[in-house]
Amino acid sequence: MAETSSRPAPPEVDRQAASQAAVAARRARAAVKASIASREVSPLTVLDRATADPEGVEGRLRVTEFLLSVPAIGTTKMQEALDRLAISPAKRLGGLGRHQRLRLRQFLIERENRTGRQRNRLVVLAGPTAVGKGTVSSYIREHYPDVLLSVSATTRKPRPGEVDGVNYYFVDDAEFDRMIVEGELLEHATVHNAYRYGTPRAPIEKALAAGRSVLLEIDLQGARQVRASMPEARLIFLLPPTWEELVRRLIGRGTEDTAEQQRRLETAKVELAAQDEFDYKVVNHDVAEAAREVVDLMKVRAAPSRP
Ligand SMILES: Nc1nc2c(ncn2[C@@H]2O[C@H](COP(=O)(O)OP(=O)(O)O)[C@@H](O)[C@H]2O)c(=O)[nH]1
Ligand SMILES: Nc1ncnc2c1ncn2[C@@H]1O[C@H](COP(=O)(O)OP(=O)(O)O)[C@@H](O)[C@H]1O
Repeated sequence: MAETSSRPAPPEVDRQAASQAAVAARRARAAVKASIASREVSPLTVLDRATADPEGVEGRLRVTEFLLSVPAIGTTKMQEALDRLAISPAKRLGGLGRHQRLRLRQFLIERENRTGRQRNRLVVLAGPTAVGKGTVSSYIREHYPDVLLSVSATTRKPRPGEVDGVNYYFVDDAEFDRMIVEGELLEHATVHNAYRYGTPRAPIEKALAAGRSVLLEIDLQGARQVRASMPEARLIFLLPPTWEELVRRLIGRGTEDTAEQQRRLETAKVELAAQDEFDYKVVNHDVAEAAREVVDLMKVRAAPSRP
């Protein structure tokens, strides 16, 4: 008796704690599956999170339960997909090999492109300063002429070589105020605490009505406004390969002085912290590759290469 009562309790306490943790983890996984099923979160975002943190909630999801939570995928489609992608049903998302992950990603993109045909033509590209948004957008303008690249209005002055109506519509404060009052802007924001930028609404509505895809290259505040006013828009966050590379690109561009660079890097930290609000993340290792990923998410074919 005495021996029993003085025996240390920890093993049972450990067991209890472990089973509580298992219940909490199961609940967390169920919540992720429910948000995929209700289209609150894109399966691609879940896959990205699993890749970033293989031991996190998303990483611990079995590939079978993940696929079954995607709307309109049942057991048969799930099994066919896993066969085709050469992925074992026992795998967890966080445990996929690189090639398996890329195949699964492509499968999900193609599926979304088929099922979301008419709804997802407006794409917002945002990301921290100097990540390469302008470079990737220009590449898209050149190589994918089917995409309309929205031209923003801004109160900043043109830089040498910039053309009114091509790079931006350069307007003064009074004109910008008028555009806001008349409801001509889909969104607008003061960027880098300096000038105002806004997206003219009319060209976008016209292009969408004509069945064209539209790309907006705007800042985080603008992206949030578009999400609120046009929830069908797809939001893409462009990421640098590393923080050091972002700093290198900003300094290498050489368009800001040191104080302005510091200010932008502070903003970049805040912006990077918002990346999980976006539907997709694309890492800008290589401009052509990043552009292709963005365009894949818009389902637009490249222009036939010229002889
Ligand atoms: N919200 C919003 N941001 C914009 C718009 N156009 C450009 N921006 C953002 O404003 C910043 C442009 O900064 P700046 O260095 O002056 O111009 P850039 O050299 O053309 O990038 C970038 O972060 C853009 O994403 C717009 O229409 N709306
Ligand atoms: N994939 C890339 N690899 C290397 N340098 C890049 C890449 N993409 C962009 N850059 C360079 O990084 C700098 C910032 O790009 P930019 O398009 O101006 O960024 P943002 O529009 O996001 O502020 C430019 O000097 C550009 O040439």
